[in-house]
Amino acid sequence: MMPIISISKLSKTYTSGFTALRDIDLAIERGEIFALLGPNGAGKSTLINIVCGIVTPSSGTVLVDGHDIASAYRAARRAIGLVPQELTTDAFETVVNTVSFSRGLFGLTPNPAHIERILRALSLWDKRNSRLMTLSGGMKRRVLIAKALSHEPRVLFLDEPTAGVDVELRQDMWRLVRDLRQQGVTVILTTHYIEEAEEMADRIGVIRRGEIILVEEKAALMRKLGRKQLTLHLQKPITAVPPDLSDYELAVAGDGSELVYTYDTRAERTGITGLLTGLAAAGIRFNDLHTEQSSLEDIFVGLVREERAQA
Ligand SMILES: Nc1ncnc2c1ncn2[C@@H]1O[C@H](COP(=O)(O)OP(=O)(O)OP(=O)(O)O)[C@@H](O)[C@H]1O
Repeated sequence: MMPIISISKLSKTYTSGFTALRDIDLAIERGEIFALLGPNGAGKSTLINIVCGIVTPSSGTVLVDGHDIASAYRAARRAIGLVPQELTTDAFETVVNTVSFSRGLFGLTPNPAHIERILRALSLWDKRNSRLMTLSGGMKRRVLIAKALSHEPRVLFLDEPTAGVDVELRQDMWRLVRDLRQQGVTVILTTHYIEEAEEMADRIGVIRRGEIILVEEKAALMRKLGRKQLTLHLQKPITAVPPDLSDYELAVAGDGSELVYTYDTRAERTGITGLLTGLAAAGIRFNDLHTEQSSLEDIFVGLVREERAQA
């Protein structure tokens, strides 16, 4: 089947002369949840804005559900729901009117039953007659999603959906995204958070300095990313890892004052309990400990190094 979004040879150089995207090729499959990961300024918003017709590409083509965003803009745009990061609509308007109005913008006839379904799914039904200005930040976010879904899009773009939201809303969002996929909607989300991609995505694309450096099934990528380090600050320095603990991935650091254990957060057992018991048996005591997980930035560096090594 044809991908729901086909991006080929897409580049964007802003009028400032800055090239935000270089030669992007990407196919998004129907019904998948695709997470686009990347650090600040990597080009995520530029890419989404081009697909949604907000930014004009310098070169390349984008097809949305078979419609070219340049020559068949309206049809392409109608297939897309975009959830921006901020609400910019009339603060005095009510929830239900705002959402219904969004649908009207796409030239569709009113469908109160559909609007009700969305508002209920987003726990907004009780607030349907509230004015936007009276809503909490979390509720406003829900309104943004409701607006984006008002015209029954085939593809939903979520730009940083859970940046700065509380745990409850985050989980509601994740649930909603899964429900949407069940209904056949393709979801593309951008995020800085590995956890979010891990929780939701079927596939993950990593963008860095305007280039897609990797697209992979989540499971495969997570195996690479799921490493974490536990550092123990020892009471007395050691010179080597005790032989009894050689089964653990341990390294001596900090001139012998630290012991660093690397483990897989996704493994059934992290081995930490056994390690601590083993340390006690070996008479090694510690007065402090901390854990560290690679940041996205570190992972990028790792990935890029790996790519270079393979080249
Ligand atoms: N209108 C513009 N003119 C010039 N440069 C721009 C413009 N918009 C964005 N850029 C630059 O393009 C690069 C990519 O920006 P973009 O917003 O796409 O990144 P992003 O990955 O979405 O980042 P963030 O996570 O911070 O939103 C950045 O360096 C940004 O400064």
